[in-house]
Amino acid sequence: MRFAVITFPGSNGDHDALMAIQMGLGQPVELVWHTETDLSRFDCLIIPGGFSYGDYLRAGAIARFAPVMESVRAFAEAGGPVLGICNGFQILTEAGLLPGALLRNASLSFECAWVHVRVDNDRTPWTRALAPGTILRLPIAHGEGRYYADDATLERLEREGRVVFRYVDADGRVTPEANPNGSLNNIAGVCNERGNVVGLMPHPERAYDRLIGGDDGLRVLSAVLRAGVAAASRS
Ligand SMILES: NC(=O)CC[C@H](N)C(=O)O
Repeated sequence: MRFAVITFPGSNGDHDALMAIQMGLGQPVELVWHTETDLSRFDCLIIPGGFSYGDYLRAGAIARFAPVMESVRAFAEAGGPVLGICNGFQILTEAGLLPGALLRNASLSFECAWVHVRVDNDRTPWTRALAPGTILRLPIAHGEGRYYADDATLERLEREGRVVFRYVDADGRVTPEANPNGSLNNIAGVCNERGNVVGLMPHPERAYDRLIGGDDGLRVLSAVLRAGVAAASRS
């Protein structure tokens, strides 16, 4: 599968994603600058982490207006797999491609740690290979990761099973202690209605090899390879 990693001024996870796809998955991947608009040569998109436009106004609030975002929207609307990681998740919520918002962490501090998340939805291209209840150990690094949605949206997300990842303890229990940022319902990642667009705050691309602390992230990134047939039939 051909992967695109969309890069904005201030992205810092773009090369991590590039390495994870190249070294971890052995798949073709290109960095795509935010001014580009032609994404037709790609099968899936990764919006990486970082501080696009310095996180000015709000994280992701300026990047959503970048020229590439109209093409990202069209790609998503055509059913293509899109993964927003950390700042990428923030950009996708700002763009309205995912519901809710990412607020300042409850601690008001930048949180950098390894956490556990539980897969609660295996119907997305990014979790297809993972049984619900699978626990992954992934790193987080963010100051604005507290997932928020209004009551009606939250109720709908839960009812439709669109919470994809949830912060849990090592045994898979949803506890306040396992929640690193005060996210509602311990939400670490959600998907759109169709399930092809997923955003999460933890960094799967920074966990693609045991040499760098863990390889659970590869399980998320590689799941999309199973969606290859669907992508091929789309183009
Ligand atoms: N690692 C990142 O993507 C950082 C995300 C974001 N800029 C924040 O601090 O909340």
